[in-house]
Amino acid sequence: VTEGATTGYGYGVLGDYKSLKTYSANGTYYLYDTTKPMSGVIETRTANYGSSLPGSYSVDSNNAFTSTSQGADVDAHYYAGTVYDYYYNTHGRNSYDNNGATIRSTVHYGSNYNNAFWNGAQMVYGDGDGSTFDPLSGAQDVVAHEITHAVIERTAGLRYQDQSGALNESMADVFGYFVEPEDFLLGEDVYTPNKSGDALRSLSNPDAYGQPSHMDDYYYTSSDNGGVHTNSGIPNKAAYLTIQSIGKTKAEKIYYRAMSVYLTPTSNFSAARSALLQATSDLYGTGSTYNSVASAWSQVGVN
Ligand SMILES: Cc1cccc(C(=O)O)c1OC(=O)C1CC1
Ligand SMILES: [Ca+2]
Ligand SMILES: [Zn+2]
Repeated sequence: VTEGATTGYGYGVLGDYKSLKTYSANGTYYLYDTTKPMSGVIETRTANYGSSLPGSYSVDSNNAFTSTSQGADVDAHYYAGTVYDYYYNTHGRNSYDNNGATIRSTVHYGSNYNNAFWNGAQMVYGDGDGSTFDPLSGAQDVVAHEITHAVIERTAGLRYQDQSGALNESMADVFGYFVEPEDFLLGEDVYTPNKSGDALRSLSNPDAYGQPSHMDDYYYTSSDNGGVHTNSGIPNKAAYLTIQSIGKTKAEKIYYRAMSVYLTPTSNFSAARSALLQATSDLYGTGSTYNSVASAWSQVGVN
């Protein structure tokens, strides 16, 4: 019986055909990608609608992951690969730890679970309830958001509370855009499947989804770790303005350098402005690019 890397295929959450890097052993095919230049692998598992992790490997008998229930597995696996490629090709980062660590995802977590998260060791995706969310791994920007939480943990370590927590959320959203730059929306591909044109958040118009886009409207609350998913609108808007003025290619290098070199666990919005300006100066000097970054943060009331 052959054993080793194979190429299979499947249909994602939205019914789209995808080629998959799989592994064959004893006549079973696994969502287990050994083809990346990493010491680990990209592996996808299922919690089988329970809540014990990491769950069992996502497998198929004929390397065709085509059943409806396999869509979440297909997309978690495929998009983890694209996010790995983004960090490796664009920033020279080898997995979230920059040391080739295995990227593990578990799908079908819980029942009708409208959440996705990085638990400190792996990614976990709910199937959604079909009204608020489709299976959450069905959106590339969501997968990029979750893996970026892991990158942040290994770099800036932004504490998940108040302004540093909102920055953590914002960096995850901003790299969600950098990986999937087709729009400035977050989660639109899996959010409210029965309603078109909406999203979980917007980088260009945070206010459209109840987020502030200026310090004057900072939301002081004790819930959601001090409103980390709300106040992220302020740095998100600054990122949008930066991208619009200097372009994605320069912006993503500035953001990656700020995240990996200058930001710290207790960085607040003002420290983020400084970190991004320092990264800009390192990479592009203190001319028009630098002024554009400074202007973006002034426009959201952070100096
Ligand atoms: C859907 C969801 C619920 C709670 C936390 C997160 C979280 O990962 O912070 C979450 O995922 C996102 O925000 C991704 C970007 C759409
Ligand atoms: Ca998007
Ligand atoms: Zn998040």
